[in-house]
Amino acid sequence: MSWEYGGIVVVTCLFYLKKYRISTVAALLMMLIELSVELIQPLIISKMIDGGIRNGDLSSVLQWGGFLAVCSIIAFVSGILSSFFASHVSQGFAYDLREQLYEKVQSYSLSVFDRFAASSLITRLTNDVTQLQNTVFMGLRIMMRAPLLVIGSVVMAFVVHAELALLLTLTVPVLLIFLIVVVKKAGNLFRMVQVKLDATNGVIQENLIAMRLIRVFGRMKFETERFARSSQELMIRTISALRLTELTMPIILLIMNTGILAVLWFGQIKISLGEATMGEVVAVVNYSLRTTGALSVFSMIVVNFSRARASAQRIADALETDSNLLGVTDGNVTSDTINGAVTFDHVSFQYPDTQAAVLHDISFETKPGATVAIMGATGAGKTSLVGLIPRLYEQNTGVVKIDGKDITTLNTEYLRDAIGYVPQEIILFTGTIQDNIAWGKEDATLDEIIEAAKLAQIHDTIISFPMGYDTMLGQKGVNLSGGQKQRLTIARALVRKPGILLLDDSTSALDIRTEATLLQALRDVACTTFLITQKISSTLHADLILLLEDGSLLAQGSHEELLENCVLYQRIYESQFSRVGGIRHVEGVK
Ligand SMILES: Nc1ncnc2c1ncn2[C@@H]1O[C@H](COP(=O)(O)OP(=O)(O)OP(=O)(O)O)[C@@H](O)[C@H]1O
Repeated sequence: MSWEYGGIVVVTCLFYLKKYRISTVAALLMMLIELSVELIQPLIISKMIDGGIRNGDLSSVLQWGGFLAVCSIIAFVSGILSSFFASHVSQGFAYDLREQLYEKVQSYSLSVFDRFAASSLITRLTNDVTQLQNTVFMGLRIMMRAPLLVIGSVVMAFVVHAELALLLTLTVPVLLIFLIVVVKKAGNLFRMVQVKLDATNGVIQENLIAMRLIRVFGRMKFETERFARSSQELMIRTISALRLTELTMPIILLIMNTGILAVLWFGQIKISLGEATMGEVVAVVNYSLRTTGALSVFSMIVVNFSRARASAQRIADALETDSNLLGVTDGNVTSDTINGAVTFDHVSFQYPDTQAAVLHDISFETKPGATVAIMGATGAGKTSLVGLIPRLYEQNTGVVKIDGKDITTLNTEYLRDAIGYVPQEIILFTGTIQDNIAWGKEDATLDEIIEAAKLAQIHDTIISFPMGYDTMLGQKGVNLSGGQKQRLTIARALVRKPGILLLDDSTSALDIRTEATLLQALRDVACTTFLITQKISSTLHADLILLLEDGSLLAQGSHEELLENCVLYQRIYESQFSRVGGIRHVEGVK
């Protein structure tokens, strides 16, 4: 399916409408009945005037009047049914499209995700889909009806009086050229509106997320002004797009009213010459009015269609994006358990679309169940390193192995199932504490949840809450402290009983005693733990410490070995030793 050209909206809609073909046909059929009846009505009125009213023939008036009433009822009922089917189709269409788009976004690799702003994806999933949904509804109800009404009215006008109808026909080419120009212009203008909408959504999103920071830094005025600027740009773009819409209808009415005036003028000449009847002139004027009405509605739809075209392009862009940009191949190797022996063999890595590598020639090896502490200055590459293990990104050179197997040969789902990941940024969901822990494992039992919470040293805290595990968490866990949130996210990772646990600075908010107890508990479970940390207290009992500097592995070994051989580690040790009042204090906890 090609998304790139003018028929993009039509192609998108037809593709998704296949499923609703019966309702689509029903909506169109009802619309055609409504339309046919509407086209007959002026003819009936003309018969009523010429055959009944002008001759004073009451029975003829009643007969045609009754016919007119039946036609009106048919038009009314078929109009309602057509709307009913059209809304069923358009709602279903939007649901399917939104679902497919959402699934696509879920399948994006992180490198693809980095390319789209979250706010832009939100706009595409909501506003852009709604634009298309409206177009489908209008398409079924009006978009086909309006041109058909124009064509039908012109044909019927010719049937009634060919010469008068010719005057009406002269206006049509002028109108068509005008509408083509409008479609082209409106498309570009509405594309800009959607881009500005993305930007405004982005500002709103950032502001809501950073509300605490904004309050503490006293940046409310600055952020309000930033939002106002963005909102104003959206308004300016929308106004310039709508200005075109506002101009379109009056221009169409002007052209059509000129045509009607011409029909009336020639009509009265024809009547005086006896070449037309009053009823015929009234009928042609009636058809002209219907054409005018249909065209003015059509002009609105044309503008809407242009807007939908911009939205369809944006949706297609997201749908067509290759979710496998890095060429990540999914292996097929699965075995019963992952023991957690991890090997990095001369691994280098560079983010896509960046200039330089962030990891250079990293090699190390861990045994199953080992605790690996990763230290290094901010930006040294710690997060990037652990991100390679669940294949969030793909290394450029070298091999990452788990239990001796190259991870590219492993089935990704199976690999990720065996990994517990606690990212640096704490992410909690609205719901109970139990729900949040169980999020890590769909079918987790309460016992498993409690076991994970105990391991993560959060069980006692949870049961001290009046509602215990049923305590509702506010958005992003606002009703918990930083350390409680960290332990809850660790419990969420542990409930999976992972073979490999990745903790990205996840103990930073814990006091030394709690952290030491947590690390001891983790050492007791059969799980290889990668612990990104800045604290010597966390590295003391690690089986392996990796010290990164600017993406390179400066040193590796145990605490004692690094203390012996690595000047940087000695310095970190000394700085923290004096700061926390002595590592002996930490050791005393154990
Ligand atoms: N998604 C990304 N795209 C491009 N570059 C990135 C991306 N994420 C991180 N980087 C870059 O990679 C480098 C290493 O970042 P990384 O997050 O791995 O460091 P870190 O040691 O974990 O830092 P910190 O301790 O501050 O979390 C940095 O220079 C950063 O700018």
